[in-house]
Amino acid sequence: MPAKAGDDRPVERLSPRQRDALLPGLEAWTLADDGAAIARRFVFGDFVAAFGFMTRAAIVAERMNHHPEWANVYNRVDVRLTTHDADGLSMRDIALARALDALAASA
Ligand SMILES: C[C@H](O)[C@H](O)[C@H]1CNC2=NC(N)=NC(=O)C2=N1
Repeated sequence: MPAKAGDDRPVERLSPRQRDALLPGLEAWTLADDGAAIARRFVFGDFVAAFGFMTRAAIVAERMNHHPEWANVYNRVDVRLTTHDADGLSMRDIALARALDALAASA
C-alpha cells in the first residue's frame, strides 16, 4: 500500500504566534476550542452541491491523510479542523483548510 501524501510531514502543534501568522490567509475560518481548532461554515445552493463538495473533500482529505470533523444539514457543511496527533492545530489543518476553500470556490 503506497504511503499517502502528507504522511511524512511533522505533526507539530503550531504555537499561538505561528497560528496567528497563518490565519489571515483563512479569512472565512474562525478559531475554535480555545485555539485548538479552526471552523468554517460552507453554504451551497442545495443538498446535492453540498454533498458533492463533501465527496471531493473526502478524496483530498484521504490523500492528505488528514480528516475533517464535519456536519451536513441540507446545503450547509460545518467543518472543524484540528490535529488529534498534535492535540491542537498543525500545518495539516492549515493545508486542508486551504484545500477546502479552493474546492468550495470551484463548486
Ligand atoms: C493513523 C493516521 O495516520 C492518523 O490517525 C491521522 C489520520 N487523520 C487525522 N486527521 C486529523 N484531523 N488529525 C489527525 O491527527 C489525524 N491523524
